[in-house]
Amino acid sequence: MEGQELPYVLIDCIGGVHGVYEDHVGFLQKHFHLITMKEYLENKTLLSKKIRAIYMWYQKPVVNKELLQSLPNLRIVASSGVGIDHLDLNLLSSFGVKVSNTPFIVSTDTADLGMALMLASSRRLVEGYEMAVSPDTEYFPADWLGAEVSGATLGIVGMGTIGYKVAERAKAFEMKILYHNRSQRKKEEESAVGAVYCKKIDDLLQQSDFVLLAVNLTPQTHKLIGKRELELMKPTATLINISRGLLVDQDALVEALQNKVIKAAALDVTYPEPLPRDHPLLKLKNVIITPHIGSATKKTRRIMMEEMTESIQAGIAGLPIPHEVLP
Ligand SMILES: O=CC(=O)O
Repeated sequence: MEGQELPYVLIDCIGGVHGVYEDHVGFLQKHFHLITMKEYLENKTLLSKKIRAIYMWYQKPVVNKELLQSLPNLRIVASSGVGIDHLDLNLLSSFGVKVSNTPFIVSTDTADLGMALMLASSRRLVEGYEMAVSPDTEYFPADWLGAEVSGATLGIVGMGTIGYKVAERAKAFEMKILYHNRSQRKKEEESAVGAVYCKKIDDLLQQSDFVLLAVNLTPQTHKLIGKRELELMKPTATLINISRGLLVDQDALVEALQNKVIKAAALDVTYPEPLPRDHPLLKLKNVIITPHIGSATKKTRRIMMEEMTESIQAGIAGLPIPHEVLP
């Protein structure tokens, strides 16, 4: 409204990995008065009472007790993406602060990326590219062969929206689909993609050619895949992770890959991110890594930003928040 001050919203920064995208700034500034963390820290006394919301893009700014104590009028933290493992929901609730995420919009792209990783790893796209552009190597050595995806068995751990979308895609590749989930999907959902429920994750691990992790990170799923689980997998199997690095015991994974306990890994997520440049995972030929780009398409990122805007507006107005995350 004319003359009315726009609500103050705290962001990490503009640009960079955790910053507001340059081409989202114009839209956001029509609705909010954006304050970067740097501006906030330099002008705490003036700004702390004004800030009503935090726009948290890829887990930044970090919201801890100290920050919450300094923002008495904070109403909502709008977090990008689906995972909320970086937020202490009980702490936020104790400050009367609501939380939202953008769960559904990220699922299609993330499922696409899961397929891309599976195909790239099995058909050795990265090595193939290196071979094709290198002036030194033999073009196509006889022992250089990939593994087929079509007809192989895919084990999906976590059959939420993303896991199910992976199954829909895998069906088109004529894959045999197993899944493990807290609860079994409805019969008609299972038969629509031809997925078979494994109550025990061990059964899925033993039978799958590709094991794809699409489960949320919680205290129960922390390091869900460790030495024991990797040893249950086939020596010809590939582990794909499109969820969170901490679902996997990374030291055990390195060991398993070095000792050929499993064939390969394709990871969009690790811990930390990025990995230190001398990390053993970066030296292994049977690993491909992408920099946490599950939802990284132009359209999806734009919609995420718009959904976060709506949630912030609702949170400040005290209206029902789209995609509110309850403690
Ligand atoms: O990591 C991405 C997400 O949680 O959406």
